[in-house]
Amino acid sequence: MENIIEVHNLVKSFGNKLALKDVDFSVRKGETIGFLGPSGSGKTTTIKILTAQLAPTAGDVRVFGKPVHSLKDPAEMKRIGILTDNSGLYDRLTVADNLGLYADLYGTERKRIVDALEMVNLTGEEKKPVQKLSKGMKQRVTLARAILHKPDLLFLDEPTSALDPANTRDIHEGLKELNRAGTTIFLTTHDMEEAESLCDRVAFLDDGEIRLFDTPQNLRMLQGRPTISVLLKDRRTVTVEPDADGAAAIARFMESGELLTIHSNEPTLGDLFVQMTGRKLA
Ligand SMILES: Nc1ncnc2c1ncn2[C@@H]1O[C@H](COP(=O)(O)OP(=O)(O)OP(=O)(O)O)[C@@H](O)[C@H]1O
Repeated sequence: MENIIEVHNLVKSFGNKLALKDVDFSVRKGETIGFLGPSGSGKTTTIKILTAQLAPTAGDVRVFGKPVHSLKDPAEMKRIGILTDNSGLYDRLTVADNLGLYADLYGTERKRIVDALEMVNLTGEEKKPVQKLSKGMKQRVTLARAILHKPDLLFLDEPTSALDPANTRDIHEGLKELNRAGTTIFLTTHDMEEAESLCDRVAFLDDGEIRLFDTPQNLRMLQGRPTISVLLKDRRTVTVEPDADGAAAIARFMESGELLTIHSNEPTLGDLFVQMTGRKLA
């Protein structure tokens, strides 16, 4: 399958600080890829390099098969959408006028604004000036702007960091729909649930290095089989291994009528991240 992004031996330093150390990865057309890592691990730096906002110190970075600096060409720029912390919204203009400016810039029909606002749950807020919006609403306007022109490739730097759970869920649904319609998505997050819910493959980024890069399912398998916890009627919790002894113990609790609930202790990507790096995600 065609690679939309190819990165080889990418290094980025800021003075003495090595923000990215020999990073290698590729993204296939149609994938949703997540870079998961704690604050300062190099997520934003990666996105800025992939969107030609920062030059790499060394290495080969290709987007759509061409060196990344060709993204400065407006025709290529129109194929990508970007959401970063730098909103670039005009505070005094309304939501609709902000998006209208971008629709004109991208040569997109203005009626797309309606769909984009619906996806980010901002229908009805079109006439509000941006300065009167909450932080989360502004984040949703910038997301609407990033998807307005139905880009082939969408970069999202922590897309739901300022959002409540209900909006996060709706935006995840919208992103899945966009991906099904053909948009390749590259996102950064320190929210492992977001990575699991959205991503075909996830990279663990730690101190400027990719430690692991695989499907969420394969990553979870690295931790071995999950244990099983049994809650008893006297509120005791008993944890057993998923083997014959464990099965016999569970059978005994069932026969004696002591058993209340059973659940499998599936490891999360967050658990694995801590195990691999000794660092927490947030
Ligand atoms: N312009 C800059 N000048 C100097 N150092 C920088 C600059 N930008 C980033 N860094 C450093 O590079 C490292 C990676 O930063 P980056 O912003 O990519 O991390 P991040 O994973 O996106 O973190 P966060 O989740 O907090 O946004 C950090 O140590 C940061 O201090």
